[in-house]
Amino acid sequence: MAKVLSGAGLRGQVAGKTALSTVGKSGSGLTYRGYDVKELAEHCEFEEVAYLILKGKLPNGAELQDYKARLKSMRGLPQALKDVLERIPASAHPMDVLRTGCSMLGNLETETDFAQQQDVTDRLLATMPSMICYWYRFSHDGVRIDVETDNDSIGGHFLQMLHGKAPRELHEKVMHVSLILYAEHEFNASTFTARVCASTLSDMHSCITGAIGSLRGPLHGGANEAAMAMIENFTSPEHAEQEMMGMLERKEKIMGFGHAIYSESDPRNEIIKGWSEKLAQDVGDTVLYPVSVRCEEVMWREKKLFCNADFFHASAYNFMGIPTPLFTPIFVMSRLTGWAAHVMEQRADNRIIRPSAEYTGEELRPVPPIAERA
Ligand SMILES: CC(=O)SCCNC(=O)CCNC(=O)[C@H](O)C(C)(C)COP(=O)(O)OP(=O)(O)OC[C@H]1O[C@@H](n2cnc3c(N)ncnc32)[C@H](O)[C@@H]1OP(=O)(O)O
Ligand SMILES: O=C([O-])CC(=O)C(=O)O
Repeated sequence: MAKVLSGAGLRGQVAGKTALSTVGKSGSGLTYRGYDVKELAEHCEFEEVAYLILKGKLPNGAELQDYKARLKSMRGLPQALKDVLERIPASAHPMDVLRTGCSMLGNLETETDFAQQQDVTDRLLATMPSMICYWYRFSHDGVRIDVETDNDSIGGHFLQMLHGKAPRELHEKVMHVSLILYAEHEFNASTFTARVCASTLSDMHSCITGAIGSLRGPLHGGANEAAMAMIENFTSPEHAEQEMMGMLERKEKIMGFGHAIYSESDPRNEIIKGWSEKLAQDVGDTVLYPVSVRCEEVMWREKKLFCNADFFHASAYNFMGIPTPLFTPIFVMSRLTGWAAHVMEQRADNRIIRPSAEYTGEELRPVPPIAERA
């Protein structure tokens, strides 16, 4: 059954056109340029999907090889950007670091013509993992890492920089899946931010910087971190159930559940849940995965609320040894493709986005002289 889409938050209003994805068109499905995300996650590498979203077609073997080699060659950070990253304290939120890093790159390598948009996007795709890992390792471990590893995938490169060693095949595969699942999602809040910015004919770095700010919040991308913060406190499924019931009674929002568009399930959940289970077996987990499953059961039983893409990402990333504050930055490394493609789409058929407001303030009145004001 389709969700009733009306009310506040522009819900259900068509705010523009896109050829990039469909969300919940048949109640629960997700497609990128006509391909089901389930098939893409099963058969593709993230770079294939990035190519599809940004350039309009799935690459053939030679195109994929060239694209990966090109992205790999663009990973280096300018010294001025490294200097800025080194000045950001370890206590900063990594999403704020990426927001600053993206903005700084815009000062150093400004997009001066829309003809550069694909190159600017490739450069951002190649450098986001470098930025976040350079800052993280410098501020936490005091090391200046080499951001040009020999790993040829974005997810593998990220893990290699983070952990200082080549990632295991299983982990690299999960990173491909995760980045594919997060890549694109129609007019969600961060993408809409990017499109509004693009509609003023602003530059790509400004659009992406704004989108990072919107993704950061716990009602959007920040939910994967918030879900982790919750489940790591639960010591058993029974404990999880007890705590969840209390939260529901107190009418608290439970992060990682519910969705603005999907009505019965988020198609990304069963995919990442399956990988989380594999990772749980791999690390011999007996707590976090069963706790997560119990949370899912309680929320469905009590509220008919289902896990969105974020919930099982929390345990999956945790099993791969990724620190919780880096969860949402991984979302950025992926969603960058969707944001940039939407910016390009907006530019190709633009009218400034400028809705109207329903005024609820005072009627017209005279300005009283200052001596007469209360
Ligand atoms: C990748 C992503 O960005 S996915 C989204 C990630 N965000 C989260 O996980 C945050 C938690 N979830 C939420 O806050 C919401 O479900 C959102 C923001 C995703 C969608 O918001 P909306 O479209 O306004 O939700 P919706 O209209 O379905 O809410 C219906 C009711 O369910 C409640 N509800 C929805 N989600 C939750 C939740 N996670 N926990 C508790 N109650 C919830 C709402 O408060 C609302 O109750 P009300 O009618 O008494 O006010
Ligand atoms: O579509 C939304 O509102 C949020 C979401 O799931 C996403 O951006 O991936």
